[in-house]
Amino acid sequence: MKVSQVSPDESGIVRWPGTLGARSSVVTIGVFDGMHRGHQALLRRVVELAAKNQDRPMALLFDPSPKLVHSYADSHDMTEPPLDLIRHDPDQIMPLEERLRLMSQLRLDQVVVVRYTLAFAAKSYRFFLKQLTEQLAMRTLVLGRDAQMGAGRVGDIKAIGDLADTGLFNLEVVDDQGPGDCTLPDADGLERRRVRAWSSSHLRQLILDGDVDAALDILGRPHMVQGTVVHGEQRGRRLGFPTANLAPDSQGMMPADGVYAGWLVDLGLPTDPMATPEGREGRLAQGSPWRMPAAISIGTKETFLAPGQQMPRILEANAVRPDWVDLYGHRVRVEFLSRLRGQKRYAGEEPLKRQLALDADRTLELTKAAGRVFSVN
Ligand SMILES: Cc1cc2nc3c(=O)[nH]c(=O)nc-3n(C[C@H](O)[C@H](O)[C@H](O)COP(=O)(O)O)c2cc1C
Ligand SMILES: Nc1ncnc2c1ncn2[C@@H]1O[C@H](COP(=O)(O)OP(=O)(O)OP(=O)(O)O)[C@@H](O)[C@H]1O
Repeated sequence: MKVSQVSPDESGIVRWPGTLGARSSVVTIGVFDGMHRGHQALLRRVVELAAKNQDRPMALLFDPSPKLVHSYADSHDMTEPPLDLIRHDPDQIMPLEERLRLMSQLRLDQVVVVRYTLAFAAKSYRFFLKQLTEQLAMRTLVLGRDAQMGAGRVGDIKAIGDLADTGLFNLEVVDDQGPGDCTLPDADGLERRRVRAWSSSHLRQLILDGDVDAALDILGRPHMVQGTVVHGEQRGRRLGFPTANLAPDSQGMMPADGVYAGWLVDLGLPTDPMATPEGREGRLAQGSPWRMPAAISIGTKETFLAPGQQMPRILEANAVRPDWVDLYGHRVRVEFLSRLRGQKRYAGEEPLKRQLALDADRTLELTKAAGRVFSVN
């Protein structure tokens, strides 16, 4: 799969690389945060339609997300979000790199990462779609029913359908996937809004609530957080439950405080010659020695907090295995299979150790029962 990055100029015009229009294409457009089962179905349809006419299956991926750009602009005098916020979008379920990895498993031929800016957003949907037909040789456009694009978001399915009917391109609308709609609390926690059950918005809420079991059902694989292992207080090894502590700049949405069963995958040192995409796939595979069942804790290690003491939230994972593994400095991926319990302040090390032993046993049971590796294939 080829990946191209394009940035619009100050007037919002994108200079599309000439190679993108060399062959007619089937295109879809979105953010694809989470790459959940709705996204997967839509992308599979793109690949299927392209195969019929030997077209190129292509996705346009907006980054940063339109939601981040518009919500920042609304509260900051219509300015663009700063680079630091774009890099650490607090609403992001998964990093761009992981979305691309999953897209390539679905056999897309080309992804164009489009830098989403206010000037780009101000272009009309007619202008934008005409560009896609001219510059990407778009023969067919595949969208979900809720599509809204272009200035004022007036390019909905009806308007895009009317444009398609002029003979410019074919429009394929994919039915809503999943069990229907659900309601989410709004930012103030009071008003409720209806969203598709299989949507990035619902997923975010579930992860923030710690309901990783429901998230897994929508994703078709476990939610994950990836990061670098740093030193903790070296207490874990003494307790008999060594933990890999993730640095605070980990990628992937952090679930609510609590204890979870899942896996820790050792992706190695960044300098490791195997730190290639192929090497990484080998490490992630089922049965690989780098994939270990893990009891995962997210919290402030309350048992060891002095009264009034504040500690940052830490994600740490205890690889459930008889020997200790040196993971310092390694990149690791933590995958969440199931929530076990909430965090608790224990009356000392002994009761905590008894609970950690139970968490480890339960983790082994659950990961063994899950048994298979999850992927979009
Ligand atoms: C599976 C698991 C569950 C945990 N649950 C709790 C808990 O309920 N309360 C708590 O204070 N700490 C909990 N912890 C955190 C431990 O206190 C922490 O791992 C230990 O203090 C080692 O810290 P260190 O890595 O800084 O050495 C848990 C850790 C793991 C791995
Ligand atoms: N459950 C679903 N069924 C069918 N199509 C879907 C589903 N979820 C998303 N899509 C489609 O996938 C494309 C990309 O979706 P997008 O990245 O906007 O995410 P989303 O899951 O709809 O998230 P959000 O909650 O932010 O609206 C869109 O065309 C959208 O309509």
